[in-house]
Amino acid sequence: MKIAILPGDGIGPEVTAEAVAVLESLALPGLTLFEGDVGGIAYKRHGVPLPDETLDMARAADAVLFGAVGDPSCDTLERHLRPEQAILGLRKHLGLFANLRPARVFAGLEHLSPLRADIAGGLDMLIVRELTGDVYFGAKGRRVSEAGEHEGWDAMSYAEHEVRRIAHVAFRAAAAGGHPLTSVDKANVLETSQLWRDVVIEVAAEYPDVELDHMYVDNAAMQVVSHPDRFGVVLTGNLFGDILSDLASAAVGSIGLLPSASLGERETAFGTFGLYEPIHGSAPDIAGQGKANPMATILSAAMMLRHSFGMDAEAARVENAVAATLADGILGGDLGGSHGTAAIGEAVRARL
Ligand SMILES: NC(=O)c1ccc[n+]([C@@H]2O[C@H](COP(=O)([O-])OP(=O)(O)OC[C@H]3O[C@@H](n4cnc5c(N)ncnc54)[C@H](O)[C@@H]3O)[C@@H](O)[C@H]2O)c1
Ligand SMILES: CC(C)[C@H](C(=O)O)[C@@H](O)C(=O)O
Ligand SMILES: [Mg+2]
Repeated sequence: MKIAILPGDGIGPEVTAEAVAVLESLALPGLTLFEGDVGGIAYKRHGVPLPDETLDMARAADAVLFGAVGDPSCDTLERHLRPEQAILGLRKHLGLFANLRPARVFAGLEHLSPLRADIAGGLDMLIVRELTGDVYFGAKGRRVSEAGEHEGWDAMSYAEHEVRRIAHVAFRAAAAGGHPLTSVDKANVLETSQLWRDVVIEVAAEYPDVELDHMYVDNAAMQVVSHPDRFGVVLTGNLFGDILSDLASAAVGSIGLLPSASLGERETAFGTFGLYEPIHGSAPDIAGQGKANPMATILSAAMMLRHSFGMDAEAARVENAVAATLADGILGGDLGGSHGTAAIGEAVRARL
């Protein structure tokens, strides 16, 4: 089992180190780790945010553990050189179209949520975010209008096959867990969304047991914090999924708690090839201070054990250790506590 470790920028290396330590303390037989440069650090060392060696390393691995990319000193570079292009490039080149972002309030940890405990208790949703299409990957540019004004433009589009394959992922997840499925779009305004809705309705015919509803994204944002219990599986596009998952993380308590799995169609000898990363970024405001919450990355490693290595029991072991650590009040500053990254990681390992 080969894992490519791509720590990246800012707090990326800090949180990745704790997740790697958790994986190592499980003493899994036959585990080999490789580390590569990605993001701003890769740009500084190699002149590009996603060097060929890094992409090759990811391709040769059975799974990728990714920290975060983003560096304020790179924000004025030409777009193709910016750190964020590394994660977008990895997703695209590796065909990782299905991004799973589970958001749940662990039982007994309702107090970590800024929501009222009776509302927070109902938050247990899986956001299934399409990851390789939408306005993220459309043509974009600058132009000058006839009036001489500068304009920026980005093309949003989805092809039927892109919607169909992510819809199947979401319907399968909903069917397996007996959950309702909410497809989130903006079909009242966007043609891209109307196509999305039409295709989802078509796919629904293959899953007669799944209860499907459609919701506009603005309403969905409101319901995530007012009635999170209405959601089981949430199926949505790249841009809306990005925004809704940060919102869901805040409702859980902190962005430092939400993991993700990015999957495609490639199967390895052990499971489905995937890239695993926290949903947060490089957090330049707290980088280098040992303050970052590593839970999202540790939980991402648990998702890796489940999806890429078929190790459900080990994944649950890690998740239970995270829940126990939080229940014992070992919290970072993001959750009102005073524990640092290393102390939190150590506490999780002690509870494995
Ligand atoms: N997948 C990725 O690599 C990814 C994801 C999001 C943002 N980014 C990049 O990261 C950089 C910073 O972006 P941003 O500030 O908008 O978002 P961010 O997620 O990095 O940070 C948002 C806020 O949440 C806090 N935060 C984030 N993760 C935390 C953690 N683990 N523990 C405690 N607090 C945490 C930060 O301190 C900050 O106040 C940008 O360059 C952005 O493009 C990268
Ligand atoms: C860094 C950025 C490209 C990325 C995204 O928008 O997908 C991030 O916000 C995320 O949620 O993984
Ligand atoms: Mg995001």
